[in-house]
Amino acid sequence: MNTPLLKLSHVHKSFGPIDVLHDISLEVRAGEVLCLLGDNGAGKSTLIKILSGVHRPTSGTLEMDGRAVDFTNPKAATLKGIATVHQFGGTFPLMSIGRSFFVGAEPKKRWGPLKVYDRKRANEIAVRAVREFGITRIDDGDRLVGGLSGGERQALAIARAVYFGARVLILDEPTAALGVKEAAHVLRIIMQARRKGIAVIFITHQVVHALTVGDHFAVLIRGTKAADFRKGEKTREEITDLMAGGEAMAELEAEIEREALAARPHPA
Ligand SMILES: Nc1ncnc2c1ncn2[C@@H]1O[C@H](COP(=O)(O)OP(=O)(O)OP(=O)(O)O)[C@@H](O)[C@H]1O
Repeated sequence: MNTPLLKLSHVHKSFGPIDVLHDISLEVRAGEVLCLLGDNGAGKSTLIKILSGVHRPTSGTLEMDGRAVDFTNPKAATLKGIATVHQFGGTFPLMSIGRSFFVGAEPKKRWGPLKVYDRKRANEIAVRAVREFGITRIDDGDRLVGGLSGGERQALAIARAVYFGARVLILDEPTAALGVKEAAHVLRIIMQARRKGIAVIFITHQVVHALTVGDHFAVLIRGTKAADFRKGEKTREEITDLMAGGEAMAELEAEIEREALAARPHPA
């Protein structure tokens, strides 16, 4: 099998006395979707921050293409092709689509002795990039990002990351705030990124979404990798149980039953 594009081995992270991640080993290959599942507080954000150069692991190693990497800052991770897209697309509502696509890297044209922002070119490239991901409703790069739907914003952010050379795309809860149709749209975009040979790390707590597009799954519970399996190896119920911690759900069921019993009218 080909070398993993990104590999973490035995990663630990603590903040002072607080242990947040313990012995996390994961890998993702080009053209593969790794779903990282976990309840609130499981350590997903901390893991993303390690992958994107915001935090350094306390111990453990990261490799890309089989070579050790050490991301000392987010720029170092970006330069290696790691791109993170956050829940709301991380875009600027009051900017145009073209502007927000190129923010910090605007194409320039000559205007007399000056070089000025080439709005037409920026708009054309941005609209084309988003269309490549199947979003055909966006045809005007002058439109404000704030007027786009949640799914369209995600598409814009993903298209932007891919245009700027992402090899590993980290999607942080991209479908969490979306309705069914919009979420389906974003899942389609994930499949498209996968087809382009990008390694996708899809962070979610929505098991159905993960199962739809994932090739490989890891479940984080209180900072530990509680399960690591491939498509078809576990059912939706098994995964949900794992994530919620089967005990917590059983406890809740028992509590509801007790309440229902107590609420029943007593025979006179
Ligand atoms: N800088 C920090 N200092 C101390 N503790 C931290 C720090 N960052 C995170 N933690 C703790 O680590 C644990 C995991 O947090 P993290 O944000 O990674 O979880 P998460 O899975 O992303 O949760 P959520 O889905 O709620 O965002 C939490 O208990 C959190 O309080």
